[in-house]
Amino acid sequence: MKVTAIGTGYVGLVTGACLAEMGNHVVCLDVNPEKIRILNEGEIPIHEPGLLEVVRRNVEAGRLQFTTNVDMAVQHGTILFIGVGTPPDEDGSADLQYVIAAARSIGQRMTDYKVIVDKSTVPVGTADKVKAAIDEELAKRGVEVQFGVVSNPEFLKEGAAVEDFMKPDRIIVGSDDEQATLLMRALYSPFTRNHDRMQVMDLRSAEFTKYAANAMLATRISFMNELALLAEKVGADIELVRRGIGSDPRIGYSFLYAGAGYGGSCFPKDVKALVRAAQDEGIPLRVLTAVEEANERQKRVLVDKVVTRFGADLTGRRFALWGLAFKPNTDDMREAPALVIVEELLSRGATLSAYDPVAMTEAKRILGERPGLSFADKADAALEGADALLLVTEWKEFKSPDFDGIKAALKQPVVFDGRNQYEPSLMKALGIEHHGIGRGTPGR
Ligand SMILES: NC(=O)C1=CN([C@@H]2O[C@H](COP(=O)(O)OP(=O)(O)OC[C@H]3O[C@@H](n4cnc5c(N)ncnc54)[C@H](O)[C@@H]3O)[C@@H](O)[C@H]2O)C=CC1
Ligand SMILES: O=C(O)[C@H]1O[C@H](OP(=O)(O)OP(=O)(O)OC[C@H]2O[C@@H](n3ccc(=O)[nH]c3=O)[C@H](O)[C@@H]2O)[C@H](O)[C@@H](O)[C@@H]1O
Repeated sequence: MKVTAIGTGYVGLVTGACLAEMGNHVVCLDVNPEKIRILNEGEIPIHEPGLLEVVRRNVEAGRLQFTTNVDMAVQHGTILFIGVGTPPDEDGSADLQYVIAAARSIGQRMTDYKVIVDKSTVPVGTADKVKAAIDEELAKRGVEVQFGVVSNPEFLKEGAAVEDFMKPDRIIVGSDDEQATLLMRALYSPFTRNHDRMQVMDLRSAEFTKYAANAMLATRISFMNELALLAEKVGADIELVRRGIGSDPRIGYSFLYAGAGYGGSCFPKDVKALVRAAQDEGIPLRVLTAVEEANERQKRVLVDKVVTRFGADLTGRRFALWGLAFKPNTDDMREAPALVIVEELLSRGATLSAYDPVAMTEAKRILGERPGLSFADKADAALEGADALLLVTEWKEFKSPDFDGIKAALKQPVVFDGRNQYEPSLMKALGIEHHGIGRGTPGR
């Protein structure tokens, strides 16, 4: 099939590349010429495991191309995915300007039947706005062209995006257009052949499903983070509690890890957008409001622990930071807890030496030149002469480090383990003062 992906970010690029992998002919369009230049030079503008290989393979096979040419891109696809950003507006609601601009650019050019697919995360009712924008553009041109609008929210995780797209748990398709539904079934059939994982529903329910999923996952994390705070006070270990409750299939093990707070481009913005949309309907979402508040507090938990240990004035203190990205296997720094931690520690007079296996370029771009902040080119180098190590992102290379080396490099062997990677009993045996999240069992 002929497919166009509008927006070549995490979602648009992965969608385009993975659909090309199944034999479709895909054009990826972006308004950012720099991204298209990088892609046309055989590189990708983001760090996403496995993606470069899929992109290169399909470009070579002639099934995948990148362009800033809107005319060509709109002309090409029978199915056009809109995968542009939906960042939070000032009031927390989703800013739809890029989605509507993309829809208008389609309406200004289309000459034959198209299926326009909202893949961006968009509030309930957006499909109607997309339809209206296209209708308006067609009316301006004085032409009548048939089209269907479909909601097909994306559930991939950064760092595992290709795998998630290729083996989806489910594919949600919101549609009230029979022809569009048929084409979506055909497009996704290679991904759902062994298990029919496509769920077709009405447009509004599909749009809502995406927010409900992210809100539920964020809720689980904030719930565990709050329980972790209590566990420390009452002398319980949240890791044992996690395993204890996760074994109940009604609860399950996933997304129950207490840590330094959730970040990324989606949980924070989607939780805010759902809370805001509900407010507009006069339905206050009290649980979700608390989920966000708890997360804001959680991003400061590691700093609170540092202050309890070293005092509020950190002048003259030096800390090593391991991990800057909002999660492992990505260079994405959007809403990363590390950003809050860096700001808070610097504002208290500390100096910092930070290391991340892939996100350092992005971190430097976002944080800029900051007095007191330096970047180390290796994990070990960050430790030299530091008063303590803060583990912020659980990259694999931090899971089993050389603990003797850590002890030797630090001024005193103190580790703030923001992702509960190290066993408190082992740390104790090694003579390392260990501060985890919610690890309150006495005597360990
Ligand atoms: N990042 C993720 O893991 C996931 C994101 N989503 C949702 O997907 C949407 C996109 O997210 P990301 O891919 O992370 O965004 P992104 O910010 O990485 O990429 C968006 C791209 O769209 C381009 N763009 C903007 N307006 C355009 C236009 N009119 N025509 C062509 N290109 C245009 C931008 O230049 C940018 O390259 C958001 O709504 C997000 O909530 C959904 C699931 C996963
Ligand atoms: O809508 C989106 O953009 C995506 O948002 C999340 O994916 P992502 O943000 O890439 O990453 P996650 O693995 O969900 O992690 C988000 C944050 O939660 C934190 N987290 C995750 C799991 C956990 O148990 N504890 C925890 O603190 C991570 O460290 C990270 O900061 C969802 O998992 C995807 O299904 C969804 O498509």
